[in-house]
Amino acid sequence: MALTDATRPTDVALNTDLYELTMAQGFWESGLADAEGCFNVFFRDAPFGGGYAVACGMGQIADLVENFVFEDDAIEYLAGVQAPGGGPMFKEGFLRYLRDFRMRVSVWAVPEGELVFPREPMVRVEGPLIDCQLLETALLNLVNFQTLVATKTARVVHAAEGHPVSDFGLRRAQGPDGGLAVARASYIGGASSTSNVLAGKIYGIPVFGTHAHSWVMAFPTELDAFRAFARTSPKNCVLLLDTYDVHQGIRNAITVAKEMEQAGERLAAIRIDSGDLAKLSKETRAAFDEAGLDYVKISVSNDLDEYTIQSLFAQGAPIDSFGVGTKLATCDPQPSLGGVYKLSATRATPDDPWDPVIKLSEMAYKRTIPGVQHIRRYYDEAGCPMGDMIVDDSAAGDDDATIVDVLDELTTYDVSGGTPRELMEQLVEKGARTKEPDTIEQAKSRCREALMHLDPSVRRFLNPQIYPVGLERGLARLRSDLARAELRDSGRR
Ligand SMILES: Nc1ncnc2c1ncn2[C@@H]1O[C@H](COP(=O)(O)OP(=O)(O)OP(=O)(O)O)[C@@H](O)[C@H]1O
Ligand SMILES: O=P(O)(O)OC[C@H]1O[C@H](OP(=O)(O)OP(=O)(O)O)[C@H](O)[C@@H]1O
Ligand SMILES: O=C(O)c1cccnc1
Repeated sequence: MALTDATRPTDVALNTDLYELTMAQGFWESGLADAEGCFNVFFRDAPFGGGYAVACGMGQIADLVENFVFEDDAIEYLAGVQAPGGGPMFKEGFLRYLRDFRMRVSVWAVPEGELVFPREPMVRVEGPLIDCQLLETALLNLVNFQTLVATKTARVVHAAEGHPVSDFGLRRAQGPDGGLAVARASYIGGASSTSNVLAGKIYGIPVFGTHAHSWVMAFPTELDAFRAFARTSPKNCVLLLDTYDVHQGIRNAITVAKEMEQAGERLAAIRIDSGDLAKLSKETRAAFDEAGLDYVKISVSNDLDEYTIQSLFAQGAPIDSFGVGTKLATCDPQPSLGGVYKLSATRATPDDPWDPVIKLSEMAYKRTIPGVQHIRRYYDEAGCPMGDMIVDDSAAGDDDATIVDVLDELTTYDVSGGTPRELMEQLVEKGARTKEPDTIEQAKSRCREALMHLDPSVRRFLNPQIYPVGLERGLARLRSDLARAELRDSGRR
């Protein structure tokens, strides 16, 4: 079985929910296939009770769009799908249409590694309704999970205070593609390495590993096991101390470290994977320092997350690096981001002006933002973000320094004096990439920079402040006019 990353399975176009295809058939049949839509991907709440998210997955969108084709065997499969009421689900004419189908969308997105906040567009897709609809599920699948993982990792790395964090999550990840996505997104979010070898090959992420308890158990004694590991991996020797008893492990590791010195090698580190990690790391540090082995680093693992790591440092634990698996790969305690894909403007043909649309809901919280939206982020003199203004150029008024809160029109934020920068960049024009995606290293350093400049009050874990996000005044007016008109009309319907 060949395994590739999520954007390049052979049947990328079938990696979708059935309803996207039945709606596409409906658009095709009703003559609406060429009418255009503008869709935005956004989430309503920052994950993990935090104040921000790290945009991720955008670097794979151009691949997704360009590889979105229905191969012969995909068409053959669709031809055989039966409707529950009997007969084929898809018509022959529609299948012929799909056989020649190529995505014609244009896509703008927040660059990978940038910070994003609730309700602002992370990705904007414009193009024929049928294309936009066909793209929905695969696009959300790409950015929702990776944004969540990158955000979780950014939190864990923040707690680790600059000490390296390695992604150990593959064995607990949501399947093979999930493991790859975790490795990629966690590296962008700040992890230093991954234990996932395939992710190393595909993405060029540094790989890292120690050894398991089973290695120690496979030898007559722990000392034999440590010596054998030092012999086989002298240049990357990390010894796991807690198979039997950490104190015995410390003594045996010191013996082997001394033997390595005599052979001209150095024990790189030890790992502790159970028990009181604060107490044991202090005891280990003291014993190794006492033995003149202050260069040997201490690495820990065992169900870690941002809170345990923060607590370990609060207890003065002299830990140098962390392996974080289960809680990172599964994004504990919030397994999904909840990003949605909503229509915000339509037009009958590409030559018409956009007609902004709004979806009202009984819950004000779920009301959408109309228009062809982009984001203007304002920065202060130190380069720190002050607030994000969602703008639709065709609706824009002339006051450009006020942001109107998305949920409460009476709340405004003044960003005068700030320097605006367009946040979203174009990735795809009518189905073809307009630029090569950033490298994973560029995305990673963008994330590091952005987090460094984020106000600590927004970054903290407990009760973070809300970062200002809202509408440009003209767009806010347009939204309330549309909402009023919609309420009037729905009364008549
Ligand atoms: N000093 C500490 N302060 C806070 N949390 C800690 C501390 N030491 C360990 N932990 C965390 O407590 C949790 C449980 O640790 P515990 O000591 O019960 O592990 P264990 O049961 O010995 O390990 P295992 O069951 O995996 O063999 C883990 O998430 C671990 O990371
Ligand atoms: O704890 P995590 O953050 O998921 O990190 C990965 C874990 O995977 C390995 O053990 P495994 O879970 O296979 O067995 P163990 O819990 O019995 O050590 C390793 O020793 C870590 O404990
Ligand atoms: O290399 C390790 O120590 C490792 C890798 C994955 C999971 N647990 C540990």
